[in-house]
Amino acid sequence: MPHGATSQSLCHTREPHLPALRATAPARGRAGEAKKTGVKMEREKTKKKEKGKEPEKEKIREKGKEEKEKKKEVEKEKIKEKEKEKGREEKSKNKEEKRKERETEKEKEQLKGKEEKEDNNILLAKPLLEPREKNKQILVLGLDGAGKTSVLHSLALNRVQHSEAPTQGFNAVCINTEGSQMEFLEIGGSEPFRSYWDMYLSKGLLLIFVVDSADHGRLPEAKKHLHQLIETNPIIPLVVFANKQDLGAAYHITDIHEALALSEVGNDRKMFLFGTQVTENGSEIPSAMQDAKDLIAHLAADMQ
Ligand SMILES: Nc1nc2c(ncn2[C@@H]2O[C@H](COP(=O)(O)OP(=O)(O)OP(=O)(O)O)[C@@H](O)[C@H]2O)c(=O)[nH]1
Ligand SMILES: [Mg+2]
Repeated sequence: MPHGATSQSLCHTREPHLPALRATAPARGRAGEAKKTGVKMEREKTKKKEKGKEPEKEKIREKGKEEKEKKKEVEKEKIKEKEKEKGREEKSKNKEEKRKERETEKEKEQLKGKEEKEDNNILLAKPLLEPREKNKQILVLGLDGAGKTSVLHSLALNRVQHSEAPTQGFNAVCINTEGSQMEFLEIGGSEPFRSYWDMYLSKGLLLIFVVDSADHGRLPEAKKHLHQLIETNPIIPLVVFANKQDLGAAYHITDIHEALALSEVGNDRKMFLFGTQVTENGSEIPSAMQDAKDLIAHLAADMQ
């Protein structure tokens, strides 16, 4: 049995005897002794009471501690709860911000779509094939299949580049030369597009007319169109490309000069004739084409 438990049981067994001791001491001689014994017993009693109170105090202290702990726990819980709340608030704030961002993006896209629609409407309102560029351009005209696109691409790249398909409408090409930029506009040579030739001639800086030197049968037709064009604009400089010189059947440039009646284009007009050829894709352009490009750059600069 543990030591503490034994002493505690002793305390309890003595307590019920105390009143009996006081009752059996009525004699005077013994009164002082009895008094002393009484005092002693009172002290003992107080001590015992004190001792009895100890566990109570202990309990109260424990309770106090527990309460403090509980309070701390509650405080901690509160702080955690607050932090969670804060987190939730921030999350919902972020969600809100993201939602707003998405809305702004949507609005932007809608606006863009609207603008594009409006743009398309403007384009549709114009003639179907009209190019957007309105600046002064170098016009490239001639019958279908003469080699306009092939020549233009080769001039732009300084490398031979055959066209892959007939031009349906317009073909605008920018060519950079030393210190300047030239804008070329080819209009398709097929029947439906020829009506646009006149319209653009008045806005052109100069005219490049391309003929297929080997297509003898169509040279008169080419001549007719060329003269109709230059009649409408008596001063526009003219550069003729006698193309496809690589072909065996090609007319020499003097024959082309004659077939196109170039002596009749007017004394006041600047006129030049070049024999050109677009041969193997990727090869260097012939020197005659390089010369033509330099001359065109000079003429265009003079006209601006
Ligand atoms: N052999 C040879 N073929 C050429 C030459 N130039 C162009 N061609 C070919 O001729 C055909 C017509 O050339 P394009 O450049 O499309 O002719 P275009 O004048 O632009 O024709 P449209 O756009 O229809 O008015 C293509 O198959 C070219 O590869 C050339 O100098 N020599
Ligand atoms: Mg073309």
